[in-house]
Amino acid sequence: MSTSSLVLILVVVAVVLIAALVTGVVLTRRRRISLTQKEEGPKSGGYQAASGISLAPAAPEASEAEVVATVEAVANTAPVEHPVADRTEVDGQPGVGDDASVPRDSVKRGFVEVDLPEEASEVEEIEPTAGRLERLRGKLSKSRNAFGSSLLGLLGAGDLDEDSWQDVEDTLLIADLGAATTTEIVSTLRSKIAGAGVRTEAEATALLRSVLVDALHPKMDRSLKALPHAGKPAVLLVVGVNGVGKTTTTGKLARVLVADGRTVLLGAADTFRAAAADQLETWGKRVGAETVRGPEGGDPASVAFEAVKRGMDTGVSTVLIDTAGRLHTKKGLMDELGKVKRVVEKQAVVDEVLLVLDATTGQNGLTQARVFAEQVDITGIVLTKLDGTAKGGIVFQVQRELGVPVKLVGLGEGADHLAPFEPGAFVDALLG
Ligand SMILES: Nc1nc2c(ncn2[C@@H]2O[C@H](COP(=O)(O)OP(=O)(O)OP(=O)(O)O)[C@@H](O)[C@H]2O)c(=O)[nH]1
Repeated sequence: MSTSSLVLILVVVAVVLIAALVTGVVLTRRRRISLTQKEEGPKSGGYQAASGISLAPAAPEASEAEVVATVEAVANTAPVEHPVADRTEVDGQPGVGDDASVPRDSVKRGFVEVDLPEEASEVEEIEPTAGRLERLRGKLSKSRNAFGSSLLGLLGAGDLDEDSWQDVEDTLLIADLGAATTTEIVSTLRSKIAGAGVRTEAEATALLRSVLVDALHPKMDRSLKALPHAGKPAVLLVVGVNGVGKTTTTGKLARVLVADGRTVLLGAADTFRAAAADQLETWGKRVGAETVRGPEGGDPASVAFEAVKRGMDTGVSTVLIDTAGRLHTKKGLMDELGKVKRVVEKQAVVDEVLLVLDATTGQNGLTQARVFAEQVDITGIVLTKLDGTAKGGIVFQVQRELGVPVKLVGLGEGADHLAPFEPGAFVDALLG
């Protein structure tokens, strides 16, 4: 081959190489531009979520050339270093639980302790109110042992002689059902047993259950009038002598209402005892309810008035007013209650006057109940401390005496130990 031919071949090779180089550079630049445009993402119509994720309407479909360019670009990207020794999986592939888009070897965030806002941490979780009596049936064990078990033992023994009937009567009286209710129950049991007979323990239980439930007047309206009406909050007065559990009941009741989705305002009209207002305020804070209070020794009626006014201004569903139970004279206490009620009625209807009675005080509680009932229109009874007594029969007696339904029962010092009273569930708890 001549020198001139060799030079010609070298020139041609050089020209081809230069052409190939130029073509490559142009293609690479085009691909880069295409990728950059795709990475910019949509310019409008998107929503920046708090998490920082960009949300947008579905993107238009990519052209074939763009798809090819993207695949090639991904293939050309330098591989991420995965130090195998640090990984739990052994084959270098993503393991279960690995984040999809975060490089698996990047430092991950651990759990971080975060302080929640004050108000949120104060508001407690509240147990549902439905079925509380069933759930708290164990709290009635004292009454069950002394009353339910004894009665079932006597009736289940078969034919009862006069001595056995006397024992049934004594058991009912000891459990505080009162003479009238006891006589009624014994005579119903005697006639039913004489008519149908009782052969098994199950029959004895069924008969006793139906007689006791009937004696509790299951058709009485036990609903709590605590819902707002005519654009105003419902107003409930909680009354009773000192120490029976008025403040505690008011606090527990606020929880019941809040658990039901209501908003509540508390009025601390027990100005006689400063600690009572503090106690009520604490209950309120636990469920996010405001408390209106006055100066120690101040006028309870004016606190009640302010509470209802504030409740109307803030638009709460229910205003609960805790009253004082201690005054120097019975007349003074009753006059004061009357005044509280009259003053509240200047702005709103008093929907309920709940009389709180301590079940452990037996006949004493009943005497108090009579005094209150003579002076104020009691609409419902709350029987507290049933967990601390074997005399659960007071429920029968107090309803009979006052002709007012027991609406709620206190079954312990726990914040959610207040249950709606249901005759069937109550008798079931007594009979085990
Ligand atoms: N075991 C038990 N204790 C209760 C129940 N209800 C209230 N108590 C307790 O009874 C005590 C008196 O309760 P308070 O709510 O302060 O009584 P109060 O009627 O407001 O008393 P004053 O403010 O003095 O008029 C507290 O220790 C309560 O925890 C209950 O159902 N069972």
